[in-house]
Amino acid sequence: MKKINELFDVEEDFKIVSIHSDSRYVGKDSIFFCVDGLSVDGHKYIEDAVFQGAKCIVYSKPLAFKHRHVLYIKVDNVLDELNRVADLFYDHPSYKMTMIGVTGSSGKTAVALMIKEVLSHYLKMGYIGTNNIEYADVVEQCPYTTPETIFLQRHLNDMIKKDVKGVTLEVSSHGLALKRVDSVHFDIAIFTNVYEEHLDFHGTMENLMASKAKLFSLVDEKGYAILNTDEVRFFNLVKDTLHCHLLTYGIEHKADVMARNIQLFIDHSEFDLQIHDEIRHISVPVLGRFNISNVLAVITSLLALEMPMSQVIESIGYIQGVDGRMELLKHSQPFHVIVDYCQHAKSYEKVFEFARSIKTSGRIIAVFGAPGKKNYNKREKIGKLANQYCDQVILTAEDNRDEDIHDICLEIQEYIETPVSVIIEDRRIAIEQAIEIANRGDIILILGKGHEQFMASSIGNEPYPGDKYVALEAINKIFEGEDEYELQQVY
Ligand SMILES: CC(=O)N[C@H]1[C@@H](OP(=O)(O)OP(=O)(O)OC[C@H]2O[C@@H](n3ccc(=O)[nH]c3=O)[C@H](O)[C@@H]2O)O[C@H](CO)[C@@H](O)[C@@H]1O[C@H](C)C(=O)N[C@@H](C)C(=O)N[C@H](CCC(=O)O)C(=O)O
Repeated sequence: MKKINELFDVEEDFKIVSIHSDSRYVGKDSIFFCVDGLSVDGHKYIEDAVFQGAKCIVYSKPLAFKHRHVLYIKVDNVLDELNRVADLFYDHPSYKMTMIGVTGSSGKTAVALMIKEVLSHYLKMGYIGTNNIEYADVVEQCPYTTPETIFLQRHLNDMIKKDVKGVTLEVSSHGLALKRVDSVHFDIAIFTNVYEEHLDFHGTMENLMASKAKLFSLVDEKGYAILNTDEVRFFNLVKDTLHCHLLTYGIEHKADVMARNIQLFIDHSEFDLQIHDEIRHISVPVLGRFNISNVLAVITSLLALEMPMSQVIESIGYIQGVDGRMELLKHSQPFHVIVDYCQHAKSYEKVFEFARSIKTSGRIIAVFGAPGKKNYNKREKIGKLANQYCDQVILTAEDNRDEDIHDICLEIQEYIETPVSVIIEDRRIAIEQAIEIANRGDIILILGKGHEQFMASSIGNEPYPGDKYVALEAINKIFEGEDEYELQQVY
């Protein structure tokens, strides 16, 4: 709780119990910030907010009517003011913990969760991102990859109360463009990569990259920017604008932290890790070349935290794969099943390339669909990629929202000419079918949903057990009682 004159330069001194930017959640003795959104304008909801107990309205546009006994504060930019006040209301929580932000088109979740996992061996850590909000005894679904300012600052404040010392935060380009993290004080900011994505929102690649670049302007001058030298365009855009320290990682291009002589296996990866002039051979339980980049980002963040080399090496031993991200399912059948979240066409390409590089016999059987009501041009791209890399394709439901599942699948199928493809609308049956037809040496790729346990349909999010559980249940059902094979026998 704060007094209004602690938050604004005003005479009044009434108490403020909560702050809000959504009228639907406004409570007694609160402030309501009128955010002019992309589809609706928060100024429309002043009546509702006052009715529900708002004592102060922060606004930027002319108002036709003002309630008596309510304090109206006009500002130039409501979102800027919202950031300032949220940080103050919650006692500057991000200044009291080590804040590590991760941005990029893919790899945000993997990097953020791997760092959290590793540092949890030394510190009480929190994580906020696509997979959840996790700290102390709290595990909550996160409404966005990067939550809105008030929600975010409230959780950071709660972390302080629960003695959390460090946080990894996924920072989306939407979150940056919509000023969700403007009041967060970052100690380390990490960039993974940038693909052509969300152009419906950002308009151009330049805008998209400028959004991601903004994260690095939020880093403390004693902090670190961690950049991927293999992402040449972004590296060149940002490197000379930094006002903090810089550390780099890369595979193809020279960097402070590098991976050489990479060897990919179905259940782990090995490479020579080069940190400046020191080289060590390491093995990590993550799959795919793109995940080696993610591991390098994690290792570089440990250097930015000024860990001694012996501890960095110890920490590498704590790296684990992430739920639903290139996750190889553990079972005893003579084929492999990998579940991956795979949001962008580029990610499909990388997963398919991995499967191709690892496969010595057998087929690549892919199960996927495409989400409804967004990223329409992804359908053609993933259809073409499946055509190029897969032997069999089962097209299925994947968050169809208001669109017809069969129509979405047909749009993808149009580009699949060589592999056998079939549409099975029910994702559970599609996965069972893939398991049913799998032979020795096959790799089944179940893509697009990762860890998620819901399906976005026309009536909202419907419960769905999750790809991993559906696949393992199908294996149990189909192969119950059969002889078990050891994994090593497969290849
Ligand atoms: C495209 C986009 O990001 N839109 C965001 C944007 O919406 P908007 O500008 O249209 O705002 P709005 O919902 O119409 O409302 C404007 C204001 O009025 C308020 N309001 C609204 C209704 C009401 O009854 N009362 C009320 O007070 C709202 O709380 C808000 O403050 O501002 C809203 C408030 O900040 C966000 O909720 C909304 O996120 C939408 C729901 C969303 O789905 N965003 C996704 C795309 C997103 O952010 N994704 C990224 C990850 C992307 C990725 O990497 O894959 C993420 O970080 O999750």
